[in-house]
Amino acid sequence: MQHFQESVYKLIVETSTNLPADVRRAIQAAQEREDAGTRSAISLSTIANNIDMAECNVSPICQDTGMPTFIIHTPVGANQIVMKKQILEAVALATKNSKLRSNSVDSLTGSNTGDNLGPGTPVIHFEQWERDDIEVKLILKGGGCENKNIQYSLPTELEGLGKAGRDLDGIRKCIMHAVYQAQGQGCSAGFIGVGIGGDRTSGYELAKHQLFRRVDDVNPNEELRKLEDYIMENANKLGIGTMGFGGQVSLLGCKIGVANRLPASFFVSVAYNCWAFRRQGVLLNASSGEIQEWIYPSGDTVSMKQEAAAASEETTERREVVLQTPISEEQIRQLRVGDVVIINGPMYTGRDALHKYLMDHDAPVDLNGAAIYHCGPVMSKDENGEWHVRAAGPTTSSREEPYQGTIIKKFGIRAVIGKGGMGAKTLAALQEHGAVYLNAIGGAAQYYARCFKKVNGVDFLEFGTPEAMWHLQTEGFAAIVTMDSHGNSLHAEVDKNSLEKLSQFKEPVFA
Ligand SMILES: O=C(O)C[C@H](O)C(=O)O
Ligand code: SF4
Repeated sequence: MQHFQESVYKLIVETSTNLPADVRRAIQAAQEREDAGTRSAISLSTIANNIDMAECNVSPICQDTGMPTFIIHTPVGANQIVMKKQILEAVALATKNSKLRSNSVDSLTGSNTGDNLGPGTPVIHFEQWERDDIEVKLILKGGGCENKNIQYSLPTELEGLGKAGRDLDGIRKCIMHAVYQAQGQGCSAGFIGVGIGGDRTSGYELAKHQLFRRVDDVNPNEELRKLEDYIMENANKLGIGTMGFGGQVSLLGCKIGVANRLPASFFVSVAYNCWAFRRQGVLLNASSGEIQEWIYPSGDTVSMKQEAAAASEETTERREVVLQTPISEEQIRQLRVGDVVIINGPMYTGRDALHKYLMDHDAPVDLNGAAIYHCGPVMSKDENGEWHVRAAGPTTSSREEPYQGTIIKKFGIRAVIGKGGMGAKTLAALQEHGAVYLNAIGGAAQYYARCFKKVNGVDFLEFGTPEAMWHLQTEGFAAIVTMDSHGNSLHAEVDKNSLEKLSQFKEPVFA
């Protein structure tokens, strides 16, 4: 097993940096279906561009490289203890080489282990099989989409859909609701894995396992095949669109599995995966550990380039406003939902730990007129001690909702950049103070990383790399105004419209 560790390392790098062909095709199909020139179409072309950049730079597609989850099948008698040790070493090395973000955080102290190792991370499942080779599958599912997973206990009452009973039609309603409730926050359009039955734990596990199926496979269970087809057709009528901007495509894949349940329990568990659907696998020679075969067809065979170019030609009519930080109130008041903003000048990252801190402390820098970016980047330090941004897309902003309004007013912030939108409290603060919320394209970590020309400094590195406050010299950072200083929120509008559409699916279909 001389090459096992090296093979696992290759698997991690490939999974993090190169989306497989089946996922790419699903995104291309979405590009073809989306109305040209719309916000969703523009976002899809940015996503396509980002996929190519990640492959070309051999860098993370999205900065959140997720919870590394390995599913391994071994021949009887293979030494799982040695394999586990080598997997941990490969994970630590991939983290050191900026292929994975340091994502393992002590739940009680908040400290980041820095190497992705710690109690419960990474997740490794072993199973034996009666074959001679070893199969290692890996999924890197990020935290934002993980937060949109949902588990239903039937019978239940669902917003927009009414009663969901303990039958196929109740299951149908749960899945439709699962797509609706995710809105754009899990970086739609997403892929869902559904587990029917089991208990709370095994139901979610079954759901996650469905994500290992190929996007283009066909469910051998006829009833489930019909349900999958129904969901693919109808969830795409909800109008959520890419990043929740409104549009034709809200779901890229739906895979449903079933397990037995207890008489008293009936769970429907849904694992929501963002468009950055990073999973790969390898078959290894059991004596050498060398890679014999990749399980999912490589992304190299499906270039995203052409589509990206075609869609971006349509972008010209949109109003584009260039802003230099610090930004004035007057400039902000001129912006309206739908405008594209290009930001130049210093920008600061800040997410959960920083927002909590700023509630009752001073800021280490003057934030008057500043742009705060909800982002936990992948960073690396060169031999001269200089920091470089390796991947830097936005994180889900709604987590900062309890703090954001207060912080905007306390420090005079003019632009908050993130993804998925924020709530009523922030919207009121934007209006009162004169600030905007800008939605960047979730997962487009390579696309945004290139806008950060220099790292001017860092505060609170003790919070861990993702949570630190990075001072970034920025050039040409493009984002869309989705909440303006006049009380308008695209997110509230899309949510309302999609709930109306959801209620059209109230009547029984699978009676
Ligand atoms: O943690 C992150 O950087 C992003 C996260 O996956 C999210 O979607 O909010
Ligand atoms: S930021 Fe978006 S694309 Fe990245 S892991 Fe989170 S949900 Fe997925």
